[in-house]
Amino acid sequence: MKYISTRGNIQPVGFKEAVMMGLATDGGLLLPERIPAIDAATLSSWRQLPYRELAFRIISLFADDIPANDLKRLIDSSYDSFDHKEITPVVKENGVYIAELFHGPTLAFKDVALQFLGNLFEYLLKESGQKMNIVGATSGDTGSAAIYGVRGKENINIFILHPHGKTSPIQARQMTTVLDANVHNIAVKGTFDDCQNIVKELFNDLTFKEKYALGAVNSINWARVLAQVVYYFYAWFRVSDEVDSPITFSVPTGNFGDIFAGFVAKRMGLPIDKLLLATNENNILTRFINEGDYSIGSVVQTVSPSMDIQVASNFERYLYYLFDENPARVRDIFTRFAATGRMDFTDEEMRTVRREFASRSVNEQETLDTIAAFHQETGYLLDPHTAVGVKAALACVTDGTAVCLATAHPAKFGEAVEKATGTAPPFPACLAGIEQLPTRCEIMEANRTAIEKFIAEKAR
Ligand SMILES: Cc1ncc(COP(=O)(O)O)c(C=O)c1O
Ligand SMILES: N[C@@H](CCOP(=O)(O)O)C(=O)O
Repeated sequence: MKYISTRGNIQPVGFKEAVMMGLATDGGLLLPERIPAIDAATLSSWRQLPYRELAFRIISLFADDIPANDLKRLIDSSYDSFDHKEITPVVKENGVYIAELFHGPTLAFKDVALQFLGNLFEYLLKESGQKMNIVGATSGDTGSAAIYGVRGKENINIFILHPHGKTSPIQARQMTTVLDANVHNIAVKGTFDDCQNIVKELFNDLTFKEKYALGAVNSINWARVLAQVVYYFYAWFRVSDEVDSPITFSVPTGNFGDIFAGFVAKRMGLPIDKLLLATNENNILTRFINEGDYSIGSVVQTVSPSMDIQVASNFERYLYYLFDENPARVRDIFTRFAATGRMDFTDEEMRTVRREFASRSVNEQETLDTIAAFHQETGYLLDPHTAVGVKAALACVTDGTAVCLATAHPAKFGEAVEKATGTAPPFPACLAGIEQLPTRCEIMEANRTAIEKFIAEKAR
């Protein structure tokens, strides 16, 4: 399998090189040259596979330059740290299916891909004898999942930029209490979009990228999206065992990585009816789908802080397919967007979008009310991001079956959950004592030059 760029200006590369490249060197995002189609017989033969085996079947289609035994070992060990034998179990509460993606070590869906990516980096660096400096941006969850994926690993240094004071207190502590020498947290005085911009600028400076061997842990890295495709299949098998009606996945969305993984699963042939894109009040993607209006606004702070994002990086991957795999159109729309802050689409394109996606924006009160009502009726605690997806499903999926992705554990967002239910969620064992642990973190202005200097000083 070869990988190409959404901007069309790189020579195709293999999977291993795509993982190491992170952001494509022409500023675009990497995609497989073709998405493999899964026929009905293969799909049915995968139905009973345990999670790790299913992950191997799917990932090996895209990662054919890694020997099968090595890939299997990497995948198997990536899920040893999960506290549920099914890895991503599906539960049913009040008629709503919930795919629990938060059973990894940092209690968010990011662990599913980042435990794998950490192992993959370690394997590839051992093979090449190189070192890597990971630079990533987080609105709260990618950061700790990436840090846990690579802490203490040889030949890897990690720099994570998060918006200062804008994550939940537990999210910040999950990052800054990791004191391993290879871990560097930077709290940026700005928004997640500022952090992501700086990271992209550093990757686009090809001299800096090469000199410091930068590695990407954000969903700009294709391996992130790939590992997330697996749980769509896994959940679909569990739910389609029980129902005949069309299945819609409701996906709380920020950077468009998770829902893009669903789009890939659908394109591979998984019978998904619609992808329901659920946003909080940062609703640029909902405006796009429902009104054809993709115009940038300013970031609003919400009780679902991991989705406080305006510019979703993986949207570019989707646009590549919307534009019939035409990189010139992708380049053109991003050039205009940089100048005007908006994108324009034809009526035909918007019809295509609405065949694949539906969308709902969920406000603060609705999010809190959903947590409260769900808890009262079922005893089940939703985290605020999951609540956004559940509310969108309850409002939009009137015909058919909804599977809501539960992207984080409620204990990460204690304040919001307490506000909704009147009681703080119980702490799982992995968070015990976290509020008392010492922390290390550099607070910096949203200034690329200063951050670049900091990374250059600490890089190894
Ligand atoms: C808990 C949680 N839910 C949902 C999202 C949105 O996922 P994505 O950015 O892949 O759209 C994020 C962060 O990205 C998250 O941390
Ligand atoms: N919500 C994310 C934002 C970064 O998204 P990514 O999927 O591109 O890593 C976070 O929690 O950091």
